[in-house]
Amino acid sequence: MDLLERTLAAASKDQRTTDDKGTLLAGLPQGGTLRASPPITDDRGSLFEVFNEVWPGQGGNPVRQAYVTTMRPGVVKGWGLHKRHGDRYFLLTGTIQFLMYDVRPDSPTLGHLFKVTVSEANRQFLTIPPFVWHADHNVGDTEALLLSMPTEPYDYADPDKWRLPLDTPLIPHKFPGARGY
Ligand SMILES: Cc1cn([C@H]2C[C@H](O)[C@@H](COP(=O)(O)OP(=O)(O)O[C@H]3O[C@@H](C)C(=O)[C@@H](O)[C@H]3O)O2)c(=O)[nH]c1=O
Repeated sequence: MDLLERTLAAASKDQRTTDDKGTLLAGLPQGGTLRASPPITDDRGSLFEVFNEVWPGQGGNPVRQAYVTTMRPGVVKGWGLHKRHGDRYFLLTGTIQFLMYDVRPDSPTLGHLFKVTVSEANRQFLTIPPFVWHADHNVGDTEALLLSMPTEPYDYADPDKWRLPLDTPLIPHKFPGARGY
Protein backbone atom coordinates (compact mmCIF):
# COMPACT_ATOMS: atom_id res chain seq x y z
CA MET A 1 0.00 0.00 0.00
CA ASP A 2 1.57 3.33 -0.99
CA LEU A 3 1.71 6.46 1.20
CA LEU A 4 -1.52 7.86 -0.27
CA GLU A 5 -3.49 4.70 0.45
CA ARG A 6 -1.94 4.29 3.94
CA THR A 7 -2.74 7.87 5.00
CA LEU A 8 -6.26 7.80 3.56
CA ALA A 9 -6.94 4.48 5.27
CA ALA A 10 -6.18 6.20 8.60
CA ALA A 11 -8.07 9.41 7.73
CA SER A 12 -11.63 10.39 8.68
CA LYS A 13 -13.93 12.07 6.14
CA ASP A 14 -15.78 15.29 6.99
CA GLN A 15 -19.54 14.95 7.16
CA ARG A 16 -22.06 17.62 6.26
CA THR A 17 -22.31 20.23 9.03
CA THR A 18 -24.42 23.01 7.45
CA ASP A 19 -27.30 23.25 5.02
CA ASP A 20 -26.95 25.20 1.81
CA LYS A 21 -28.04 28.36 3.68
CA GLY A 22 -25.16 28.01 6.11
CA THR A 23 -27.41 26.94 9.01
CA LEU A 24 -25.67 24.64 11.46
CA LEU A 25 -26.94 21.07 11.26
CA ALA A 26 -25.45 20.43 14.69
CA GLY A 27 -27.12 17.48 16.37
CA LEU A 28 -29.18 18.42 19.39
CA PRO A 29 -30.77 16.53 22.25
CA GLN A 30 -34.33 15.59 21.34
CA GLY A 31 -36.54 18.66 21.93
CA GLY A 32 -33.66 21.12 21.70
CA THR A 33 -33.80 23.83 19.03
CA LEU A 34 -31.19 25.93 17.25
CA ARG A 35 -32.17 28.94 15.16
CA ALA A 36 -29.75 31.17 13.31
CA SER A 37 -30.17 34.88 13.92
CA PRO A 38 -28.45 36.63 11.01
CA PRO A 39 -27.97 40.40 11.20
CA ILE A 40 -30.76 42.36 9.49
CA THR A 41 -28.67 45.30 8.38
CA ASP A 42 -29.53 48.62 6.83
CA ASP A 43 -27.68 51.87 6.46
CA ARG A 44 -28.36 52.75 10.16
CA GLY A 45 -27.14 49.52 11.76
CA SER A 46 -28.32 45.92 12.36
CA LEU A 47 -31.10 44.04 14.10
CA PHE A 48 -30.76 40.50 15.55
CA GLU A 49 -33.91 38.64 16.50
CA VAL A 50 -33.42 37.18 19.99
CA PHE A 51 -36.70 35.42 20.72
CA ASN A 52 -40.21 35.14 19.31
CA GLU A 53 -42.77 32.85 20.86
CA VAL A 54 -44.05 31.95 17.38
CA TRP A 55 -40.74 30.27 16.53
CA PRO A 56 -40.86 26.46 16.32
CA GLY A 57 -40.68 24.78 19.72
CA GLN A 58 -41.42 28.00 21.67
CA GLY A 59 -45.21 27.89 21.64
CA GLY A 60 -46.74 28.49 25.06
CA ASN A 61 -43.45 29.33 26.70
CA PRO A 62 -43.31 33.14 26.86
CA VAL A 63 -40.26 34.80 28.38
CA ARG A 64 -40.92 35.21 32.12
CA GLN A 65 -37.36 35.97 33.21
CA ALA A 66 -34.19 37.05 31.48
CA TYR A 67 -30.64 37.48 32.74
CA VAL A 68 -27.17 37.88 31.32
CA THR A 69 -24.24 35.72 32.41
CA THR A 70 -20.65 36.51 31.54
CA MET A 71 -17.78 34.08 31.13
CA ARG A 72 -14.15 35.12 31.11
CA PRO A 73 -11.95 33.56 28.40
CA GLY A 74 -11.31 29.88 29.08
CA VAL A 75 -14.00 29.61 31.75
CA VAL A 76 -16.61 26.84 31.75
CA LYS A 77 -19.96 27.15 33.52
CA GLY A 78 -21.43 23.76 34.28
CA TRP A 79 -22.17 20.92 34.34
CA GLY A 80 -25.70 22.04 35.07
CA LEU A 81 -29.07 20.28 34.84
CA HIS A 82 -32.56 21.62 35.46
CA LYS A 83 -35.62 19.49 36.24
CA ARG A 84 -38.41 22.06 36.05
CA HIS A 85 -37.25 24.38 33.28
CA GLY A 86 -35.50 24.44 29.94
CA ASP A 87 -32.71 26.87 29.11
CA ARG A 88 -32.97 29.32 26.23
CA TYR A 89 -29.74 31.06 25.29
CA PHE A 90 -28.85 33.90 22.96
CA LEU A 91 -25.17 34.78 22.61
CA LEU A 92 -24.51 38.50 22.72
CA THR A 93 -20.72 38.70 22.53
CA GLY A 94 -17.78 36.28 22.43
CA THR A 95 -17.55 32.64 21.38
CA ILE A 96 -19.13 29.86 23.43
CA GLN A 97 -19.15 26.11 22.88
CA PHE A 98 -22.31 24.64 24.37
CA LEU A 99 -22.01 21.01 25.44
CA MET A 100 -25.11 18.93 26.08
CA TYR A 101 -25.35 15.36 27.37
CA ASP A 102 -28.76 13.69 27.25
CA VAL A 103 -29.53 11.41 30.23
CA ARG A 104 -33.31 11.11 29.77
CA PRO A 105 -34.16 7.38 29.87
CA ASP A 106 -36.87 7.63 27.18
CA SER A 107 -35.02 10.01 24.85
CA PRO A 108 -33.94 8.81 21.37
CA THR A 109 -30.72 10.79 21.98
CA LEU A 110 -30.06 9.19 25.39
CA GLY A 111 -26.33 9.01 26.06
CA HIS A 112 -25.42 11.30 23.18
CA LEU A 113 -23.02 14.24 23.71
CA PHE A 114 -23.65 17.31 21.57
CA LYS A 115 -21.38 20.30 20.92
CA VAL A 116 -22.56 23.56 19.37
CA THR A 117 -20.16 26.49 18.97
CA VAL A 118 -21.71 29.93 18.58
CA SER A 119 -20.03 33.30 18.04
CA GLU A 120 -20.85 36.90 17.19
CA ALA A 121 -20.18 35.98 13.56
CA ASN A 122 -22.98 33.41 13.63
CA ARG A 123 -25.43 34.18 16.43
CA GLN A 124 -27.90 31.42 17.28
CA PHE A 125 -30.87 31.00 19.60
CA LEU A 126 -30.42 27.69 21.43
CA THR A 127 -32.89 25.84 23.64
CA ILE A 128 -31.87 23.01 25.97
CA PRO A 129 -34.67 20.83 27.42
CA PRO A 130 -34.86 19.90 31.12
CA PHE A 131 -32.88 16.84 32.30
CA VAL A 132 -30.07 17.46 29.82
CA TRP A 133 -26.65 18.09 31.39
CA HIS A 134 -25.05 21.14 29.83
CA ALA A 135 -21.98 23.29 30.12
CA ASP A 136 -21.06 26.58 28.49
CA HIS A 137 -17.38 26.90 27.56
CA ASN A 138 -15.91 30.26 26.58
CA VAL A 139 -13.55 29.09 23.82
CA GLY A 140 -12.87 32.64 22.69
CA ASP A 141 -10.28 35.18 23.82
CA THR A 142 -12.76 37.83 24.99
CA GLU A 143 -15.33 37.87 27.77
CA ALA A 144 -18.56 36.29 26.53
CA LEU A 145 -22.00 37.69 27.33
CA LEU A 146 -24.88 35.24 27.20
CA LEU A 147 -28.55 36.18 27.45
CA SER A 148 -30.63 33.51 29.23
CA MET A 149 -34.42 33.31 29.08
CA PRO A 150 -35.34 30.17 31.04
CA THR A 151 -38.84 28.76 30.54
CA GLU A 152 -39.56 29.24 34.26
CA PRO A 153 -38.56 32.16 36.46
CA TYR A 154 -35.70 31.60 38.91
CA ASP A 155 -36.95 30.18 42.22
CA TYR A 156 -34.83 32.00 44.81
CA ALA A 157 -36.04 29.71 47.59
CA ASP A 158 -35.52 26.45 45.69
CA PRO A 159 -33.17 26.87 42.71
CA ASP A 160 -33.89 24.34 39.97
CA LYS A 161 -30.26 23.48 39.45
CA TRP A 162 -28.17 20.35 39.91
CA ARG A 163 -24.42 20.35 39.35
CA LEU A 164 -21.72 17.86 38.48
CA PRO A 165 -18.01 18.78 38.59
CA LEU A 166 -16.40 19.56 35.24
CA ASP A 167 -14.12 16.50 35.61
CA THR A 168 -16.95 14.07 36.39
CA PRO A 169 -16.31 10.61 34.87
CA LEU A 170 -20.06 10.31 34.28
CA ILE A 171 -20.02 12.61 31.22
CA PRO A 172 -17.76 11.73 28.24
CA HIS A 173 -16.10 15.13 27.86
CA LYS A 174 -13.04 16.74 29.36
CA PHE A 175 -12.14 20.42 29.62
CA PRO A 176 -8.34 20.31 29.74
CA GLY A 177 -7.00 23.42 31.46
CA ALA A 178 -10.43 25.04 31.76
CA ARG A 179 -11.48 26.92 34.90
CA GLY A 180 -15.00 27.04 36.28
CA TYR A 181 -17.93 25.21 37.87
C1 LIG B 1 -29.97 31.98 37.41
C2 LIG B 1 -29.91 32.93 38.59
C3 LIG B 1 -28.90 32.84 39.51
N1 LIG B 1 -28.86 33.71 40.56
C4 LIG B 1 -27.73 33.63 41.50
C5 LIG B 1 -27.47 32.24 42.05
C6 LIG B 1 -25.97 32.24 42.26
O1 LIG B 1 -25.66 32.81 43.52
C7 LIG B 1 -25.44 33.19 41.19
C8 LIG B 1 -24.90 32.42 40.02
O2 LIG B 1 -25.92 31.51 39.63
P1 LIG B 1 -25.49 30.28 38.77
O3 LIG B 1 -24.27 29.68 39.39
O4 LIG B 1 -26.69 29.46 38.52
O5 LIG B 1 -25.09 31.05 37.44
P2 LIG B 1 -24.38 30.36 36.28
O6 LIG B 1 -23.34 29.42 36.72
O7 LIG B 1 -23.98 31.41 35.31
O8 LIG B 1 -25.56 29.51 35.79
C9 LIG B 1 -25.73 29.31 34.52
O9 LIG B 1 -24.89 28.22 34.24
C10 LIG B 1 -25.28 27.46 33.10
C11 LIG B 1 -24.43 26.21 32.97
C12 LIG B 1 -26.70 27.12 33.26
O10 LIG B 1 -27.10 25.99 33.35
C13 LIG B 1 -27.61 28.28 33.37
O11 LIG B 1 -28.93 27.79 33.53
C14 LIG B 1 -27.24 29.09 34.53
O12 LIG B 1 -27.60 28.33 35.71
O13 LIG B 1 -26.56 33.98 40.75
C15 LIG B 1 -29.83 34.69 40.75
O14 LIG B 1 -29.78 35.46 41.71
N2 LIG B 1 -30.85 34.79 39.84
C16 LIG B 1 -30.93 33.95 38.78
O15 LIG B 1 -31.89 34.09 37.97
